This record gives sequence, C-alpha cells and structure tokens, in this order.
Amino acid sequence: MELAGLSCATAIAKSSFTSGLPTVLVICGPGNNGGDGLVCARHLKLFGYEPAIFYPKRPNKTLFENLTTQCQKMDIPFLSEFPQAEVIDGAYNLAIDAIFGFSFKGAVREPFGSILNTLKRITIPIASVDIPSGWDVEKGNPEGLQPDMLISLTAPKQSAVHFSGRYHYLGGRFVPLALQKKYNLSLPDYPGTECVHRLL
Ligand SMILES: NC(=O)C1=CN([C@@H]2O[C@H](COP(=O)(O)OP(=O)(O)OC[C@H]3O[C@@H](n4cnc5c(N)ncnc54)[C@H](O)[C@@H]3O)[C@@H](O)[C@H]2O)[C@H](O)CC1
Ligand SMILES: [K+]
Repeated sequence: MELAGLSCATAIAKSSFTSGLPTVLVICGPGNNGGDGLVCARHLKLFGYEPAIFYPKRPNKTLFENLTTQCQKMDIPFLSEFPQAEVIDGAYNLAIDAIFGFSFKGAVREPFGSILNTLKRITIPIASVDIPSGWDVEKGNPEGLQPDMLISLTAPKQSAVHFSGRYHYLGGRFVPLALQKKYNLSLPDYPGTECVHRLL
C-alpha cells in the first residue's frame, strides 16, 4: 500500500494538473483504495503540495488508523463535510478519487452516491486511483465518473480500455517475477528506478 500510494503521488506530480498549483482534495473510501489515497496524500505533502482529505467511512483497523494518524501528524486537514461542487472548484486544483477500487460492486451506497454525483459536476481535473470509482472492474461505467487521469496499480484492469482521459500511468512496481509468470502478466518495463510508467 505504501508503494501503491507513493506511485499515485509520483504520477500526479508528473502530470500538468498540479504544476505550480498545490492544493488537492483527496477523497478516501472505506477499503484499501482509500488507504492508497491516505498514503498518496502524505507523499504529496512531502512533495510540497497542500492536500486535504475527506474520509467519511473509516474502518476500525489498525492499518487505517495508523495511516490517518500519520496524515494528522503531518498537518493534513481532514474535512468534516464534503464541499459543494462550486466550493471544490474554487478551493482545489485537483481531486483525487480513492473511493473504490476493484472490490466495488452493486449499487453505490451513501454517502458515496452523493459524493460521486458531486464529483461528476466539478470542473477541476480528477485523478482516479486504480479504477474510476463506481466502475465495474471489467465493463467500466459509461454513466459514471470520467476522470482526467488514471493510475492503474499492479496492472491495468480490463475496464481501463474505456478510460478516455489525458494521462494513464501504471504504478506499483512491486510484482515479483514469479507472480508475473504465474498469472501470465506482461507488464511494461519501468524506466530506471521509476515507480511509475506512463501508458498514455
Ligand atoms: N490487493 C492488491 O493486490 C492491491 C490492492 N491495492 C488497492 O486495493 C484496492 C482494492 O481494495 P479492497 O479493500 O479490496 O476494496 P475497495 O477499496 O475497492 O473497496 C472495498 C470497500 O468498498 C465497499 N463497497 C463495495 N461496494 C460498495 C458499494 N456499492 N457501495 C458502497 N460501498 C461499497 C466495501 O464494503 C469495502 O468497504 C485496489 O483497487 C487498489 O487500490 C493496492 O494497489 C496494492 C495492491
Ligand atoms: K478509485
């Protein structure tokens, strides 16, 4: 998770969305995708950005409690309410969607339905962690969020063929060769010591 979140922060810092524009809103969901978002926010802060986090459903697990404490100790603010679309547009330069990843299924439950509806209305760019939230991992979701940036983790999921945004990065340079062979993954070579590989 640490490497996944670092990959997301690195890819975001390489995009043009944050050049000279430091404020980002990170929306974290209740599972590991949300954990990647917390790690991403912490690394963005270390890179010199000004992240704020909205984390409405926090799992009662030590890992997520510790990740939250780390962010709090780095003075990253946690918002108590999700702002209106116009407020997000005025206050932030990029929204990071770390709500759901590959375990999302069924109809979206609150409060995430309202959050996704607001995210569909904002005009600042959106970067999605692993999968645009609310998408079926294989089929995507034509009515759903259409982010400007996607950071696929470990390997792009089948739904990534429906991504129509500007930047697509692969991150999570942590798959052992034995696993790549076992699952017949043909992953691209990461340049040098980079933790991300730009696909689009
Ligand atoms: N396992 C790996 O190889 C890696 C995973 N990484 C990241 O982890 C996510 C997948 O995490 P997981 O905890 O399995 O699930 P999600 O975060 O996608 O979400 C589960 C969470 O969401 C709730 N939920 C599911 N469906 C709904 C719904 N319809 N409405 C509301 N809530 C819903 C569910 O109850 C759980 O609480 C993966 O995508 C990566 O981001 C890392 O990349 C490292 C490698
Ligand atoms: K996501």
